Amino acid sequence: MAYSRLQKLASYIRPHWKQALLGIFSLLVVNALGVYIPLLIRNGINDLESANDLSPIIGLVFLILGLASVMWVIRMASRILLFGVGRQVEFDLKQNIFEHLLTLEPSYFSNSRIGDLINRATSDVDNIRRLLGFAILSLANTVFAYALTLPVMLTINVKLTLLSISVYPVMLILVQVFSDRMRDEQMHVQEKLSNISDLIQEDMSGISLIKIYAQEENEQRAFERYNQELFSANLSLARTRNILFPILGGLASLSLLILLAVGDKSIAQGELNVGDFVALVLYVERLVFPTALLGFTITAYQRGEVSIDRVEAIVSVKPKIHDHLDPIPLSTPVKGWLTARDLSYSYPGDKTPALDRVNFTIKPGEMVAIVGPIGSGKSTLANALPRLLDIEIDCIFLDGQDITQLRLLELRNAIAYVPQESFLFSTTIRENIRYGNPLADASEIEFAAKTAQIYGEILNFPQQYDTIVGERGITLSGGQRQRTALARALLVDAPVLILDDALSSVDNQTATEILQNLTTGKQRKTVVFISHQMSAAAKANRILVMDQGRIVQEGNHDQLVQQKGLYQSLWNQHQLEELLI
Ligand SMILES: Nc1ncnc2c1ncn2[C@@H]1O[C@H](COP(=O)(O)OP(=O)(O)OP(=O)(O)O)[C@@H](O)[C@H]1O
Repeated sequence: MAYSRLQKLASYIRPHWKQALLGIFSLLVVNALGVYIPLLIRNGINDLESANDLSPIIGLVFLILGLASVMWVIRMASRILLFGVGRQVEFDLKQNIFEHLLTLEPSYFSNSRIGDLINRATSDVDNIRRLLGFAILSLANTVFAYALTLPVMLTINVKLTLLSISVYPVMLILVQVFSDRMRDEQMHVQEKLSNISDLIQEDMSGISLIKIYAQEENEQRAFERYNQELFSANLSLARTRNILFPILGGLASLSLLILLAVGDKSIAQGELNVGDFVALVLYVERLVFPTALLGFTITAYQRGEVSIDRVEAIVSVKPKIHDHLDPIPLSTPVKGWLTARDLSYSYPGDKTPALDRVNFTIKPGEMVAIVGPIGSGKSTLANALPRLLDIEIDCIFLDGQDITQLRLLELRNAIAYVPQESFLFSTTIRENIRYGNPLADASEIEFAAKTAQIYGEILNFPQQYDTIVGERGITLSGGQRQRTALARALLVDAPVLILDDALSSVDNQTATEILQNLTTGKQRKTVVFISHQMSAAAKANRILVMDQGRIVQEGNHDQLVQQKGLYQSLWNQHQLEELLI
């Protein structure tokens, strides 16, 4: 195993080193007893040959029985301890992976295959558990068995010992030859498994699309192809194992055959007494099992090796967006001034910037609408404000403070953001609304629901706030989902609220009423309203018009509609659409 992987393995075990050490020590004791018992049997047989008296043998039988029982108990303890370490490492790793994933920026997940991530956090962690439980136990057992048994065998009879273990070097060479091939094949299997997880995950999320486009057969074929690839990868691995394992098992048994064949003659020639011969047979038998098991041990080991690499590939990803090393505290109370100075942003690999030297200032309590054609950079701007994108320093300021210098927690507590996709968790409406403020009481939840204009509909649901939505409950309409997501954002009571096309499924009248609720009364906020709904946007205090990543016009509706330019054409287009409806 490469040094770096061994280091990783050591770091997984480190928190549980006492338990691991105790488990290994127990194995040592078991093996020491295992070496001692054949010696007792040898002495018993020799005594019997010379004295023809059964009485000392009876005591010996009880002693052997006692020792074998102790051995059994300690072996059980060693298994519990070492398998326990595997389980604990599995728990730690799953926890670490999940916690690490939470630190990564959304773009990491847009560029990753979710099925593959799930596979790494489950199946690969499982392989590491087996490496730490079964493989280490088995390997330690084999090492102890050899290290303790061989010297005693040599003291009994050097020639017979060397003859009986003469096949072992062949075994080691075979293991060496096959091991790289099996590791590559194992890697292949894990990759194919990830493809399948990924396809299932994507197809289940996009099931409506598959049905609308009647693509069931195509998806079925794609699945069959992946399934076939996994099948072939598994088959090829199984083929290699099926060649190696029986050879190892056969060679291990061969050592016993050699001993029986040669030992027979040695006894006849008086070179060996029966007691020594029986002890040698028992010792070789002790070695046969761990040696024959070597194939399984190697498999578990290699699966674990491959999986360590796959898991480390996730946990070693450094978050691009993180707290400043020496963060500045955000001055409270937060007023909600938002300033952009020459803000530019290009998505990795894109030649044209999605945001190109954007400048604006938004005052506390002001409602600013951002409009523009599709792809003009509105969502990119919305994502940049709460630092969901890796923006440059000194480009965006909240109350005059550069947001890259602030603690992410403080920044995101000050900015509530409702994205285009209103994601709801599969839990009750109450839990969904108070997601960002789990301690909110009933009156606060009710106030947020009223402001988001979803209150009346919630009361009509079968179990009102206890109604479960999503996978395990009722399906909300697009508009209901959006307003529930808005209520959730309102409950965190942040001074700045960004709505990224978050009311697109809500009718114009309701959208306008919601916006009025947000910008009046004691809960007045700075609102950035990104929308294609021109009639709702027209009510904003100020409108920024974006095109190709730049702000090309700025003013209120009355001013902009008089000017020749993009806003006027967007407005005219909107009027035409209203007429046609
Ligand atoms: N994750 C991404 N990776 C690469 N390019 C992206 C990504 N997201 C957006 N873009 C590109 O950045 C530009 C601006 O996109 P953006 O989503 O900000 O536009 P938008 O004005 O919000 O559009 P819409 O009105 O359709 O929501 C587009 O050219 C888009 O293709």
